[in-house]
Amino acid sequence: MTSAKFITFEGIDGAGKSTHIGYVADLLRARGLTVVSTREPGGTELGEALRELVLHKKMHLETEAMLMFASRREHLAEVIEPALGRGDWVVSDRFTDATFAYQGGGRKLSIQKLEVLEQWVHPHLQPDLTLLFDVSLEVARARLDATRDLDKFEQEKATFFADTRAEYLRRASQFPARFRIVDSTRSIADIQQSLAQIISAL
Ligand SMILES: Nc1ncnc2c1ncn2[C@@H]1O[C@H](COP(=O)(O)OP(=O)(O)OP(=O)(O)O)[C@@H](O)[C@H]1O
Ligand SMILES: Cc1cn([C@H]2C[C@H](O)[C@@H](COP(=O)(O)O)O2)c(=O)[nH]c1=O
Repeated sequence: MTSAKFITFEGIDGAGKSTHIGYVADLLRARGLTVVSTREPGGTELGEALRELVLHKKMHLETEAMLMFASRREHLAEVIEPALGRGDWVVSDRFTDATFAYQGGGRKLSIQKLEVLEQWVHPHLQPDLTLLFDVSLEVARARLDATRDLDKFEQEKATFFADTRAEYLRRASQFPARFRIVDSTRSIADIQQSLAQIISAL
């Protein structure tokens, strides 16, 4: 395991991505790798300011999609590309699959328009590995309700999350070489065991 890799964590809100990102980063560090752990929207000063806007302000769905890509452009320029250039590994809590799933699947923005933005913002970069934490809407909702105040997306209705999850699963079947689906209804210990296997196979 030597050359720098870009690993993304995806799933509907409450699926458990954030719970496991630190675990994966630690697995990689234990192998002597330097790891940059980051998130979207966010990851830079400007990106975090955009995150506040998109998570809390109502806006046109195309504005929302373009702000996700604006945050991503900055994130790529300031964090992701320099890290990969140094040979560091990058683990990111969400990336472009989230825009296809939430703005495309959930909000029904044209997938073709999103592909244009993707081609503009990162024509030559895709994650090496995408871990899709997959869980039923009911389990995800119960986990969120137990823990925190809900943001704009987390307050969406069940059909929004059903469509978001379906788009994630559609992308996983479109890009099988890149995606690994992690059954996230299991216990945290069982999930960590699967993650350790996936990482050691990289
Ligand atoms: N496998 C699991 N079993 C039980 N509880 C879990 C599991 N995974 C995560 N949780 C709990 O569910 C809650 C949501 O988890 P987490 O924040 O990791 O989800 P997330 O996918 O990152 O959500 P979001 O995208 O909204 O930030 C947390 O309280 C976490 O402790
Ligand atoms: C990158 C990205 C994110 N979102 C949504 C998905 C979540 O509801 C929030 C923030 O993410 P977190 O995992 O809860 O920290 O933003 C989105 O709609 N489109 C995107 O591209």
